Amino acid sequence: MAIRELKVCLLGDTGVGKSSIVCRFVQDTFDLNTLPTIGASFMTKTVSCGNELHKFLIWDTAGQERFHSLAPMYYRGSAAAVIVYDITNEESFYTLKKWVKELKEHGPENIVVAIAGNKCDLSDMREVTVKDAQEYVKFINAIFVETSAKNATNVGELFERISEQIPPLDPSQINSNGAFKVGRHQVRPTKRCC
Ligand SMILES: Nc1nc2c(ncn2[C@@H]2O[C@H](COP(=O)(O)OP(=O)(O)OP(=O)(O)O)[C@@H](O)[C@H]2O)c(=O)[nH]1
Repeated sequence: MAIRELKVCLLGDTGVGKSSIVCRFVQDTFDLNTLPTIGASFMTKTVSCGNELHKFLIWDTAGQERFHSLAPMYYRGSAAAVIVYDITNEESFYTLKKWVKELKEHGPENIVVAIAGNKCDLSDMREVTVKDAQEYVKFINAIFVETSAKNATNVGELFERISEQIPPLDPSQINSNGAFKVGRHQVRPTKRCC
């Protein structure tokens, strides 16, 4: 089975739950008292998709404005970007739109974009309706799911949907040992933390 390394970055306002989504996906854990990410953190997880194994190299970026200028390092060469907003915070939905614009202008041409409306366990405090989010996402032609890192709602599905959107490898790109030849999306991780 071919193993493909796919760089994925998470973008979005501070506090929307990017690190929590990654921790839920990779470790199946959740912490109510997280600290803001400094710079970025890195984790990996491998999932199967059809005849391939997708090894996600996940860069969880810091949402604080002072780290904004670092973001291109993480979305450059990414096969997919997950842009997260908090359904209880309308401001974070505006920030999401800025990230979509930045990716369109400066991101990789064929990047798969997934929008995650996180904290859907707090729907009684909702400020962004599903309808508004769906209309916007349809307009930009992206994947959309509402997630709860807390309750584990749709977190696995989010990455499954991304996997499904990555075009399968051309057989000529696979070595006889099943490994994927080094390609545009492959990166060498340099640090590991959560
Ligand atoms: N109720 C609820 N709280 C959540 C959820 N996801 C994250 N949180 C909480 O939201 C806060 C911020 O979560 P983080 O994962 O640190 O947010 P972040 O987007 O990584 O923030 P930065 O690192 O500053 O960019 C923490 O207190 C989390 O416990 C969720 O799905 N539901």
